[in-house]
Amino acid sequence: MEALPSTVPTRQESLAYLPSFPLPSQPAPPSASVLYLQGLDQALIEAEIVDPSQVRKLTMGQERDSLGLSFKTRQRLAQLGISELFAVQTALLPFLLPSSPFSSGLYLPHGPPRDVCVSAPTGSGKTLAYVLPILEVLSSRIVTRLRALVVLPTRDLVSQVRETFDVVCKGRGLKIGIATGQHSFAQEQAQLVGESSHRLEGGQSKVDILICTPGRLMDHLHGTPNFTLQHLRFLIIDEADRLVTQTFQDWLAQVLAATQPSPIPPTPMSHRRYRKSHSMTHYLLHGSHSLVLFRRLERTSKKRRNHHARSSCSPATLTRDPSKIAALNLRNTKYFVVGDEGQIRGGDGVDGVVGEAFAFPESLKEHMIVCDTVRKPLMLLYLIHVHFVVFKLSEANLGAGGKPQPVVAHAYSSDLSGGERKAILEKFRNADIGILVCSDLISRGIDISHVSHVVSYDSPLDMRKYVHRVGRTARAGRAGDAWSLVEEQEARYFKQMLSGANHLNQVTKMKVSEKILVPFMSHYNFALGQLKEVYGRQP
Ligand SMILES: Nc1ncnc2c1ncn2[C@@H]1O[C@H](COP(=O)(O)OP(=O)(O)OP(=O)(O)O)[C@@H](O)[C@H]1O
Repeated sequence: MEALPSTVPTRQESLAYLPSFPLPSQPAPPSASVLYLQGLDQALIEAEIVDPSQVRKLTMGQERDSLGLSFKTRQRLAQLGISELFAVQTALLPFLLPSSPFSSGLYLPHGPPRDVCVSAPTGSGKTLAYVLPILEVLSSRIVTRLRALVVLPTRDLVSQVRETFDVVCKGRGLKIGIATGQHSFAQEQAQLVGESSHRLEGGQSKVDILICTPGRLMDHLHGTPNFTLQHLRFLIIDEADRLVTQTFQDWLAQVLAATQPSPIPPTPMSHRRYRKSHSMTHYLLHGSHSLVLFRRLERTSKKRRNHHARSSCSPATLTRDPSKIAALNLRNTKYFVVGDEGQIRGGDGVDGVVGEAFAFPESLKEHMIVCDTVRKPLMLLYLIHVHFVVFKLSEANLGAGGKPQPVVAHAYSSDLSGGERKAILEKFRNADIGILVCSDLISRGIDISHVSHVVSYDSPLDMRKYVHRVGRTARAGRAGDAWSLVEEQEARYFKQMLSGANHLNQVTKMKVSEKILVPFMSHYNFALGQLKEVYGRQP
């Protein structure tokens, strides 16, 4: 037994051994960049920045080039006058196309395809970036099944994307359909499915690729027998930031659910069928590869041992609102952002990717004119005469006698029927109409290559509207000018909006003196007089 200490410590000596507690102190607050990134998808933070100058010349040598494009496709592109691929296409093709032509149908269970989300400037070629992989993967198909679905917000965009598919896929045997509600439901049904009198296992499709608006897609999902999304390999949700905010009928959740196999109740009779169907679906969904909004998102999901993937693309504005991205239910997403790395990774290194980054074409020149409200029509007249037409007359604008042809202007808005809008756009494309006076209906996605000037007669209320409006010009590397007519009382807000997006310095402020406007006064007053006469008439 241990001996007791000979002396017992005094009360003071024993207290001396008690630990002294540290004084309370405040933990250091997290840095702004840490707070900024909280709750965000790591994949978004690790986005791949693609240099816009990363174009690739198309070569005709081998059967399949280093991007994965077949000879036939390159030949077709060459016929269309496309000699190089733009940055967004160069970055996405190797990612979306299987490395070997023999693996195009299947993804391994441990390596299913990833979702893809892309943000690239307006007019940078995002459409072709998803059309080409779909063409390459589906053109080897044997049976027609609905394998690629492209969802767009408007009929006009559906028609435009259909034209791109038609032109690029010409001669490759793929069947392309659209569903927008422009034709009767029965007509559309007859174009989409071959058999609707009785239910066929696995559905039945007359098209390989369907381009549609979400509303009509829902109608077919619920009301067209044998219409199924179970064989989808590509789901593209173009203009995704706009579409995901449309909660209409919860369409996105329903589409995603419809890409899953439907289970058959395990009765003794159906057991064999269930296993068969399950393995078949497993096989088909295994290889599924769908593109979802954002102009390029590719994802995989795992459910009941079935794997499927989709990719999505984003428009010029990539939404970073976590709740919107969560609605897409993306898995293992790969983000591509086309733009200057220095600008995107500026600030704390993440701003441009995680915050809302706005991408502008490099060939775009932007201007703003601050003026009195009543002066706006006069400013427009000045722009048309000085900057657009009169002083820039080309041979084409001169009539037979060398006289300038009158410039035709036309209105374009949702007040017109679909057919009328299509006809007007066609005339505008063919330069039979020189000036299109339009609403924001046309401000997103519409591609008319020769548009050289865009005027925002009423200044846009937010940066997204601005970036899409100005993006109707300076497409595919061409030059273009965007003009914003800003009323004096709006100027402060407009400038704040631009500087909030770190873009104020890119917009030149233009002063138009009274002297310059004098020659237009007589025309202006004459037009005002005519207006008075028109509106003054009795109905
Ligand atoms: N590799 C290429 N070479 C030449 N022209 C191309 C190429 N790729 C696309 N284009 C053309 O560039 C134009 C713009 O393409 P697209 O409409 O796909 O742009 P976008 O990125 O979708 O624009 P937005 O964001 O405004 O919808 C189209 O006229 C298209 O034909």
